[in-house]
Amino acid sequence: MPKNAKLKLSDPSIERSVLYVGEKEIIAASTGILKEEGWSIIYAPSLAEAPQYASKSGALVGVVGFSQKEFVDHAHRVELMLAQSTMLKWIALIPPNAAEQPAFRQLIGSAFYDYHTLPLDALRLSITLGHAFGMAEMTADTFQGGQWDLHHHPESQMVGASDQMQKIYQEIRKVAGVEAPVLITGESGTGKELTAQAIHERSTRKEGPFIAVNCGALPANLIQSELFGHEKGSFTGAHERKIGRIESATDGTLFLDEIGDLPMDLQTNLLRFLQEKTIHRVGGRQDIEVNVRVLAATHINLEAAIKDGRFRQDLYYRLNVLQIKMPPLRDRVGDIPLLAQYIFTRFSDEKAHRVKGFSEEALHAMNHYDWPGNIRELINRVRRAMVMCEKFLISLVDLGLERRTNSRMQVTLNEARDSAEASSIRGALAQSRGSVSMAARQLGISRVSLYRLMEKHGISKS
Ligand SMILES: Nc1ncnc2c1ncn2[C@@H]1O[C@H](COP(=O)(O)OP(=O)(O)OP(=O)(O)O)[C@@H](O)[C@H]1O
Repeated sequence: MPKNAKLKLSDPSIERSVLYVGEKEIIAASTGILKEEGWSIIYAPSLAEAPQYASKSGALVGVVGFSQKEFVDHAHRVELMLAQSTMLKWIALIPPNAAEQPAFRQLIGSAFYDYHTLPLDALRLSITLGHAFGMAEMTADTFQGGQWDLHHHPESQMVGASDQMQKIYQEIRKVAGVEAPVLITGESGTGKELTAQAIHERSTRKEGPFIAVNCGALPANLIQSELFGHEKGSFTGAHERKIGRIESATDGTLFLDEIGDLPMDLQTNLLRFLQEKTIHRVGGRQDIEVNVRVLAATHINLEAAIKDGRFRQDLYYRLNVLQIKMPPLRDRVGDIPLLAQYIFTRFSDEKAHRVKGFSEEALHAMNHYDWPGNIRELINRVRRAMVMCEKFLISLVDLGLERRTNSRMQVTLNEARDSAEASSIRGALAQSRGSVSMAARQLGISRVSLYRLMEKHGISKS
């Protein structure tokens, strides 16, 4: 991260807005300190008006003050309000015994970034606000006036803003400009076919056809004629001349998916085609010249297949002139919420009207899940959740991720704040080489607060 970006996040001289919903008395005594720490409070007059205030004010963080009598009984309305302003990170201020009520606990756990128990410690709230603000800023670029900017790239509909995907976009642009074959590798569901389409769409062949062939799905007895075509009467059942898939990709791009599944004899024919740029229909007498660019994809390790004698080495060299390696979804830091929101929008016709977005808990669970099926699995889970969800916000149960993440979530809710606080302080002190004033500035808090927090966490200067 550039140095000045970090300073921008934590510089207390820059005022940051917080939207507050709830009885003013709850935070009245803390407003002085919050102001000193650089927070400007915007008061929403009511729950119903909060979403409107949220989008008008441009605030990235919000606080809901729960008084014993009022909001605790109106969890449903609070949930609706949160659902209508999902671009904010929300923090709850809750009365001491409120967390004992299961419904209330569930609301706090699923829809809020964090919570503080009353009476309020303004300095601690300022730190939590700082973390929430930082997190919100990370994704704020993807919102425009409350709408997601879906990062639609000219290369087809590829969504993703991570460094890994920026690299892929660059590679796509580069390989699109040449004619050599490209081998696209990566786990299943990572977007290999989409990448092949993107290469085609950016190439000079974009007006020509894009023909995709799944080599693993073709029946062994038909594969030769499917790929190369056949002449009438060349075998029993060949009543008509058939143009094969390679030939039908003339002046365009042929995408051979699951190339590792191609039988050995077909590998030989394909190699001949790649070398000579001609094909021979089954039962045909002449060589037909075809102008086709070949892209291939595999989710298996072709080098291992070569060692096992299942794949021809010479064909591998021919196909692997250029290579693009698709990253697994779990490594694409920051892309999961973006993709989830994209899928939500793309399939919004299938959902019930009340479903407005994802709960914090669901986003957290998605970020921490391994996604063995990658984007295809994400699409399936989100679509299913959109149909199953009976509330305003999709939960981790709707996504079918509760068993995998629930126990971790409970620990996280109770411990995350402390450990995040401690690690931010350690990081700031290390960066400022033990200077408390500098570290405090960087963290966006006063020196006094920093000393207090260092004592609380048992952190020394060096
Ligand atoms: N970057 C992306 N943005 C949006 N959708 C994507 C992205 N990458 C993949 N998808 C979607 O995910 C699904 C799987 O992608 P695709 O079929 O390209 O993966 P694949 O790697 O070719 O899978 P397989 O190895 O199983 O053939 C498709 O519905 C595709 O549209």
